[in-house]
Amino acid sequence: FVPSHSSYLTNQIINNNDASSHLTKLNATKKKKTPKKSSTKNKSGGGFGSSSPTATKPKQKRSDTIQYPELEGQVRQTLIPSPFDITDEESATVLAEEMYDRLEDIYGLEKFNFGGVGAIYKSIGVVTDDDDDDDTVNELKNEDEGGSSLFDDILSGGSTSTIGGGSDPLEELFGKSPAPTPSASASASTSDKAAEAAPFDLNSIPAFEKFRVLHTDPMVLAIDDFFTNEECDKYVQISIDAEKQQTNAAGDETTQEETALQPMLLGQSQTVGKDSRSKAQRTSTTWFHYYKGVPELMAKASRLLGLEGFDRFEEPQTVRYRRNEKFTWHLDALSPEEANNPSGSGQRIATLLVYLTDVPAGSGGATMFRDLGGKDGSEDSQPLKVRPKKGSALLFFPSAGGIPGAPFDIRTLHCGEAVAEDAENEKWIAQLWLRQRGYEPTAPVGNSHGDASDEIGRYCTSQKSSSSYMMAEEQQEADEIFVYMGGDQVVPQDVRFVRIGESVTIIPKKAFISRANLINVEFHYGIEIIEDAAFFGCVSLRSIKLLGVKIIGKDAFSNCLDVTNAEFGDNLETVGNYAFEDCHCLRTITIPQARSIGIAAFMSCTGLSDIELGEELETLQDSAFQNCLCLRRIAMPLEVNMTGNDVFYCCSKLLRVDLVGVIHKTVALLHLEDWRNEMKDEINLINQALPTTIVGGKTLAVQQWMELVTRRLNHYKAEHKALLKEAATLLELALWKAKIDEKEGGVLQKGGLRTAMGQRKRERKEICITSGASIVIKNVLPFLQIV
Ligand SMILES: O=C(O)CCC(=O)C(=O)O
Ligand SMILES: [Fe+2]
Repeated sequence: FVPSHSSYLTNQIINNNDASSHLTKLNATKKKKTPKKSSTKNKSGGGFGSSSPTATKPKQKRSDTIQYPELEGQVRQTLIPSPFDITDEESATVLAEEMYDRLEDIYGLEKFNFGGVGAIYKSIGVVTDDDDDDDTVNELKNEDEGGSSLFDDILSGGSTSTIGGGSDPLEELFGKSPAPTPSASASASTSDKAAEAAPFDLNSIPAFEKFRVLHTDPMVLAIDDFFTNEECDKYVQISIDAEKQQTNAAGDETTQEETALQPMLLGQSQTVGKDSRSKAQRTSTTWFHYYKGVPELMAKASRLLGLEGFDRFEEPQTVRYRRNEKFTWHLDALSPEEANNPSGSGQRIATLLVYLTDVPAGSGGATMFRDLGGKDGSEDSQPLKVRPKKGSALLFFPSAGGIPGAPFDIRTLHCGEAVAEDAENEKWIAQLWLRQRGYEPTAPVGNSHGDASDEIGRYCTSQKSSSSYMMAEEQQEADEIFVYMGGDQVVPQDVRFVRIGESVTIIPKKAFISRANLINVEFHYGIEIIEDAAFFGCVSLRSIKLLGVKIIGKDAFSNCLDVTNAEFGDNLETVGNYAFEDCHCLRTITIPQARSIGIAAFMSCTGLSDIELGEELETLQDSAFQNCLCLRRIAMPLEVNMTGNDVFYCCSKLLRVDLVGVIHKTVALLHLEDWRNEMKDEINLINQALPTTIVGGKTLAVQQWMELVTRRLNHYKAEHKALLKEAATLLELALWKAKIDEKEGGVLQKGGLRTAMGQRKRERKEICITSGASIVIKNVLPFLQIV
């Protein structure tokens, strides 16, 4: 028996070395037929990796690697460099909202890590389900309409593809069924809902928090501390034990008990052949495990991806790379024949790989993505290399994205780099693939998802009691809450829960500075001032509710790395310099009565996506929102010279500015429709310009736009005033004239034309007064003025 995971692409396209680019080939009018013979099954299940004995001998760059065709320029243009230094452990952080959007929209994982930090802000009501969620989605969709999103192709199923030739050549090569689209995966998951319902609570597993975004499109994520050291060691050990037993098993009688969970050894290549073809194959060793034997992996993988069950996962694997062993360039996605088989499980949606050992820099063994990372794919660019770090997981998506209509994402071409001869450790990984629909395992004999439920349930229950989040909550009841009475009272260094005494109206300078264990503070409405650095560096603080506060001092909450939700009331007028700098988890802020936002007040709040300020705002000081990498929208009033320098510096995602305050009323009151329409266009201009404004230019763009809108509005206000003045003068005259007509008509009848001129003048003046005409301008005109 051999599980079937074919290697279609490698044989038919990727390994076909006579094509300088497979894309060029797709677009060529005269397509050269590639050999159809391809069905060497990839024993270890690693997608399109192994080279077929029938495949043409590939060109070699070095003797032991297959040279793959270059990515075509147009595809290369869609590649973007890795935004984070992957070796920088400091950059481990919560996933930004935008990443969740992408996971949901592109990869169909709408509950990704649900219940974790990413979802906390939803559950605490920052955006509730029945709130403005839909509006936000629609708004974002509308916003994207004009913009040039890298994901348009993917989301639209390829209709906006820039790649010549459309989808026909692709269809010809890959069949009609497209790569899993969000809707495809959504319907798959709906039909699988019942099957997925599971008798265990995956949410009792603590949420994963240490995400590193290694690449954004296609998305490649690392999740640190996914496995504990013990879990890593255990998985290595059960594989080694199985190997020992199986190699000794020749005559040995092993008991039913012993073999029940024993993984199945597969795909070992004991010797690396001398020819380049065998060198180019997978030389590592793979074990297929019973789901039941690896409950930690199944439960954590399901939890991470937000699944309700685990029946879409293929057989879990462990892979061992001894020194000099490797797995060469390949794609994990399946061949169209296999993926499109209606009775099968569909395409591989996600690859999850957990490093079970450390392989330090310089010792090889990295997972390498040939076409990701580096600088715009130029010659000297380095591919994205993920160094095995014990317990860290690597997650990527082999099939959604890339070339529209293709059943795989060509850009996820990757390899397991050879482990160095002198490496200190061997490389071990655990690996799992998620399919579109429920999967029928075929190895080891008798493996089944259903059999693993109890084991996974037990694992989940064990996690419940050790979940740090739960513990924190239970602990809170047990802990004595520290009541802070203000003044000189010293706050214990290890304080976790605080209530602010009722008499306290000011939290003094540095009162809680660097209280790293502080999780929660109960503020009350009477607190008016938070002084400088009062909560600086309270890295565990999760939310703050400052409903009565008027002034927040300098550095007050700076470096509160965990604060996800901050609520402010109507009294808050002044936010001091650096007050919330580096609060990476903050998602949205609303300060309705703010007058002044200080220098760098929200600088590097990298998760902040939406800011709502009110019409009282007078100053947004320098760098106020600098480096808010996820900021998409701000609502603020129109005020020339209000914004300082670099307010939106590096806010590359800022797409929308909504003006608040009287401006809309003013525009609505303008006399002529043309003026009103022109003003509306002028106001909208910023939202057309921002998506294409260079990152460093957003502050200036907003400033100049405000000046322009103000100038144009002042112009129309002046026109409006002139028009009204003219109208009032005419009205005055009309009233006067009507009265004269009425009076003089009578006089004429009596006295005829002999009325003396002097007398007539006097009478007319009198009529002017009695008709009230003279008071029209004075009283009516101001009443008609606009603000
Ligand atoms: O070992 C690695 O780093 C990658 C393994 C892999 O890509 C595979 O087995 O499909
Ligand atoms: Fe792979």
